[in-house]
Amino acid sequence: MSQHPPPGTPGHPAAVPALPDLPEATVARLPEYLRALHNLAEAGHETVSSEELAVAAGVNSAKLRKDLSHLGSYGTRGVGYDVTLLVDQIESVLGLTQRRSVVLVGLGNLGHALAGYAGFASRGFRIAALFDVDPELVGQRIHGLTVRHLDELPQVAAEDPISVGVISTPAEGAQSVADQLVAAGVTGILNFAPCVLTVPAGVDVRKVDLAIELQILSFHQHRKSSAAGPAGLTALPGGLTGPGTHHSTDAAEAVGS
Ligand SMILES: NC(=O)c1ccc[n+]([C@@H]2O[C@H](COP(=O)([O-])OP(=O)(O)OC[C@H]3O[C@@H](n4cnc5c(N)ncnc54)[C@H](O)[C@@H]3O)[C@@H](O)[C@H]2O)c1
Repeated sequence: MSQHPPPGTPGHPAAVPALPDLPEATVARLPEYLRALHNLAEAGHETVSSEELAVAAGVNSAKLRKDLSHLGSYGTRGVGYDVTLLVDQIESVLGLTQRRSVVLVGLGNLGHALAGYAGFASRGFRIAALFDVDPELVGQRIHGLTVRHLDELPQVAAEDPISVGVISTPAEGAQSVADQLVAAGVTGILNFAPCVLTVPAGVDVRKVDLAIELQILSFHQHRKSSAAGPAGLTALPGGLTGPGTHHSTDAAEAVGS
């Protein structure tokens, strides 16, 4: 469990209301519910049944009801969940009622793509600054923001508390970048570099590695073909039931919290 510094320290400017202590797996599914609820709201739905929402979010409905019960949300029998109310509840629990600042460190191929990712803004995050150390890149404008030298991080963080630092540097530089983010008061790191970061207690690191996801899919394909052979994919050991088995795609792995 993470410890959090008192409000008012860098990265934690606002008062933090008491929150339910949710299972990590529930937390990982809440953004899926939120995405599905936003789509339902856009399509004009005012209420949704647990079954409909479960299908839209790609989870089973019993799990969904259990997850939402942790938020004190049980829906109304015969009516379902109020879409707007549930969006508000989930956004509140995820801390998305305030726009959070994100900085990107490492503006190479991946960093460029991330800097232009519209999903940050639409999901409650604002890219506040871009950092690199390459003199060729520093000073360039990318998607409307000027790339700054990483040495400017403390100054930027002092002016505009940073919620999350995204690391998209090569693995060799990632630990040093993480150390500098932590020193600047950042308590949430999203790490794309293929390495394990060491951070102090109270700092949450999520790791995203697409190669690991591919390797996991490879394992499932290998397992299916070795268990069922070319003839069919039913009745596999371990609960795999055939084509279309939906595995959690929790690409981000909690580390160091
Ligand atoms: N997680 C994933 O799914 C995934 C996918 C693709 C790439 N990656 C990883 O993302 C990272 C970036 O990949 P890329 O293809 O964009 O690399 P790249 O070489 O194009 O870009 C890396 C950038 O980081 C900068 N940099 C290096 N050291 C730095 C430091 N100490 N501080 C600040 N900036 C620094 C470089 O100047 C460069 O601009 C790599 O670690 C790569 O393995 C991860």
